[in-house]
Amino acid sequence: MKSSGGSTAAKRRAGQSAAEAVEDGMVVGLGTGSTAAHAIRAIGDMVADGLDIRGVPTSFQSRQLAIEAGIPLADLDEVDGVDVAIDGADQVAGGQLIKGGGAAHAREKIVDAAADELLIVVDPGKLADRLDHPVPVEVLPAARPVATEQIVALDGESALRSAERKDGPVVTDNGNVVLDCEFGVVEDPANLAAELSAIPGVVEHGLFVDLADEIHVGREDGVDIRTP
Ligand SMILES: O=C(CO)[C@H](O)[C@H](O)COP(=O)(O)O
Repeated sequence: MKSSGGSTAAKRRAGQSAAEAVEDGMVVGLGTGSTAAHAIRAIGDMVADGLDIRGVPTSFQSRQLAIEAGIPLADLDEVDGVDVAIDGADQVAGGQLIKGGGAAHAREKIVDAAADELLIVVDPGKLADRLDHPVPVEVLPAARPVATEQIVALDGESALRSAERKDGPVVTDNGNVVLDCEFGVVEDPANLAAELSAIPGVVEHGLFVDLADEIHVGREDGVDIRTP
């Protein structure tokens, strides 16, 4: 699994803290990444203890982890709703997020937005005063040249995300490619989110605006729960 730095203990504390919000009978959105994985394992332990919980995965990775953890799975069209989603982030400023370090942000956004409550789990290294992390943008492969041009028109610089153990680009779970887009400090996340969404061929971008309900920040020795 991709790791983003940050101590395992801090990530585990964050994941376990968010999993405490899960109750018997709930449908839970299962986020992607090394921090959300700790929540998935904790929810697996709750299922093993006899709680009736169903998980809606956000990626191939979270689905596999949930299967290993013994969590019964469902798709969004098989449930009445999602009670709570637990997901990681690459950067958090106030309640605004940049996600997509694992190229899973399209499905993550669908499931996270469907949830009554979205709990974000991070280590302290993810916290910032303002968003300035590159924004991942998933695009249809055929749209890459047009999207690249339009991102330049937004004063951004984009780089096609390359695979590490394969020649060529990262291909998402949806069969698309990812442009990592540098915009410097994102002064107005809602405006940039709207501009990126308007580019033809953009499937989804990693700006998650006004979606998070709680940020669980794990430390070596405890957890801070922040409400944006
Ligand atoms: O958005 C994501 C995947 O697309 C992840 O949630 C994000 O990259 C954080 O991952 P990690 O907890 O491993 O740092």
